[in-house]
Amino acid sequence: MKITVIGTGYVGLVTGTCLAEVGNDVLCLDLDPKKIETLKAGGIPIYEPGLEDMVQRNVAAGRLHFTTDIEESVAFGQIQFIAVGTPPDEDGSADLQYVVAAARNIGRHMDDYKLVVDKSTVPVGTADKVRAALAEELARRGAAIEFNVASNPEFLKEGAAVEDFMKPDRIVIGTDSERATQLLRQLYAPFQRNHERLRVMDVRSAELTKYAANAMLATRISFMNELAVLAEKLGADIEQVRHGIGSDPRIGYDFLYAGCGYGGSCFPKDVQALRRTGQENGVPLRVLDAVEEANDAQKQILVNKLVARFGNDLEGRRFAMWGLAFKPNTDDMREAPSRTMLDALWAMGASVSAYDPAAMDETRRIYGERADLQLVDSPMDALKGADALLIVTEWKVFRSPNFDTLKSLLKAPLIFDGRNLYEPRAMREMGFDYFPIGRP
Ligand SMILES: NC(=O)c1ccc[n+]([C@@H]2O[C@H](COP(=O)([O-])OP(=O)(O)OC[C@H]3O[C@@H](n4cnc5c(N)ncnc54)[C@H](O)[C@@H]3O)[C@@H](O)[C@H]2O)c1
Ligand SMILES: O=c1ccn([C@@H]2O[C@H](COP(=O)(O)OP(=O)(O)O[C@H]3O[C@H](CO)[C@@H](O)[C@H](O)[C@H]3O)[C@@H](O)[C@H]2O)c(=O)[nH]1
Repeated sequence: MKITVIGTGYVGLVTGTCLAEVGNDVLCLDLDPKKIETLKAGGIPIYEPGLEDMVQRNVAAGRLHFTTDIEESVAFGQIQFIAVGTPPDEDGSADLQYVVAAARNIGRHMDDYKLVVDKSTVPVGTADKVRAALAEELARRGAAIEFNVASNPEFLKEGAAVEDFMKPDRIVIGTDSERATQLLRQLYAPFQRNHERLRVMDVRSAELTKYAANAMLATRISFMNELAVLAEKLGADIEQVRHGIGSDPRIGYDFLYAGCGYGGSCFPKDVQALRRTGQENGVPLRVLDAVEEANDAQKQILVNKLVARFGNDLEGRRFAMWGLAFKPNTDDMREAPSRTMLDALWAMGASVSAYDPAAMDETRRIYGERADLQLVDSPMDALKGADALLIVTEWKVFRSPNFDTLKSLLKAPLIFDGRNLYEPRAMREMGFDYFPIGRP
């Protein structure tokens, strides 16, 4: 099939590439000429395991193309995926300007049937807005051309995006059109594996499903984070509790890890947007108010522990930070807990030496050169002469360090671990002062 994907960010690029991988002809459009140049030159503008090889393979096979030319992109695909950003507006609602602009571009240039698919995360009612924008552009041209709009939210996780797209748990399709359903059934047939993954529903339910999924996951995390704080006070171990409750199939083991807060480009923004939708409809989502409040507090937790130890005048102190990305296997730092911690440490006069396997360039882009931030080339380099180590992201490379070296490099054997990477007892036996989350 011939597919156009509008927006080549995490979602657009993964969608386009994976659809090409199963044999479709795909054209990816982005308005950012730098991204398209990079892609045309065989590189990818983001860090995502397995993606670069797949892009190169499909470009070489002639199935995957990139452009900044809107007219060309509209003409290309019968199916047009909208995968542009939907960042939070000032009031927390999703800013739909990019989605609507993409829809208008289609309406301006289409000259045969198009199925327009919202893949971006968008509030309930957005498909109606996309339909209206398209219809308006067609009316302006005096053109009567058939089109359908469907919702197909994306559930991939950064760092595992290719795997998630190729082997989805479910594929949600929201549409009231038989033609759209048939086209999307055909398109997604290669991703079904051993049983039916497609959930076809009405558009509004599909739009809400995406927010419901992210809000549910964020709720689990905030709940575990609050329990972890309580466990610490009670002398209980949140890791034992996690095993204890996860064995109940109604609860399950996944996504129950207490830590230093959730970040990323999705949970914070989507929880906010869903709360906003609730407010606009006179339905306060009190649980989500608490989820967000708990997460804001949790992002401060390592700094609070550090202040309890050193006081809040950190002038002249230096701390090592392992991990800057909001989670492992990505260079994404949007809403990353590391950023909250850096700001707090700097505000108290401390400096930081930091290492992340993928997010160093992104850190440089965000903070530029500053005297109170040293970006170093290895985990051990961050430790030299530091007052303590803060572990913020659970990259594999941090899981089994040489603890003797670690201890010899730090000023004192002190670790604040926001991701519970080590066994407290073993750490104590090795002579560390070790502060995990929710563990004795
Ligand atoms: N990142 C994720 O893990 C993830 C997962 C599921 C869903 N989502 C949702 O998918 C959407 C996209 O997220 P992302 O992380 O890929 O965003 P992103 O910011 O990485 O990429 C969006 C891209 O769209 C381009 N763009 C904007 N307007 C355009 C237009 N009119 N025409 C062509 N290109 C245009 C931008 O230049 C940018 O490259 C969001 O709604 C997000 O919530 C993201
Ligand atoms: O038990 C857990 C699991 C995750 N996290 C944190 O939660 C955040 C989000 O993690 P994750 O969900 O793995 O990353 P995202 O790439 O943001 O993916 C989420 O957001 C995407 C965008 O909407 C959705 O498509 C995915 O299904 C959804 O998992 C990160 O900061 C993690 O450190 C925890 O603290 N504890």
